[in-house]
Amino acid sequence: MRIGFGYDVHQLVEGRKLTIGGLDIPYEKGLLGHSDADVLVHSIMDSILGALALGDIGKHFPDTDSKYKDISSLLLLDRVYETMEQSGYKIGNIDATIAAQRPKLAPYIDKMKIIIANRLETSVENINIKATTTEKLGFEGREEGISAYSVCLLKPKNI
Ligand SMILES: Nc1ccn([C@@H]2O[C@H](COP(=O)(O)O)[C@@H](O)[C@H]2O)c(=O)n1
Ligand SMILES: C[C@@]1(CO)OP(=O)(O)OP(=O)(O)OC[C@H]1O
Repeated sequence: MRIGFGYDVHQLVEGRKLTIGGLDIPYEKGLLGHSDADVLVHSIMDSILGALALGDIGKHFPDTDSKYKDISSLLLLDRVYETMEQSGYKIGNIDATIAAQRPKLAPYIDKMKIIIANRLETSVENINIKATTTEKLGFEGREEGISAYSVCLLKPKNI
């Protein structure tokens, strides 16, 4: 079994869609990035790549490559899934936390879990996603950005 950790941050700006966990969430601001800036999916991908000791998403999908401009991070997650599968592993479980002062994410969490579980070909019981404010402290609390933390456990496919 292998454990991995991922962390990502994106800036909140006007004029961008807010995509988190593969869902477009109605809000007055969105996350800035080269891709769709899905901060949760990025942290999950980094946790899986971390568990495989394969670096990070910037190494696999450089933000200097125009083919990733505005790409859905779910398509990048599909690529990370293929790498994990070819390396002989499957998801044991994932636990993630999104730090966002606003918007309220609780109504979207169950749908995010289903989307992530489907992309990673695992049961929804293996995916946990949480949201927290930072009590108005720090860049998340000032609503300048949103961060996400993830840990994953990978199991050999034959277990
Ligand atoms: N963006 C967010 C942040 C939090 N929640 C939910 O509210 C609960 C309380 O948050 P605290 O930061 O005050 O602990 C939290 O446990 C989440 O369920 C949310 O939905 N969206
Ligand atoms: C996903 C990639 C690639 O489009 O771009 P961003 O959306 O900017 O995301 P980031 O978390 O900064 O780093 C990984 C990138 O290479």
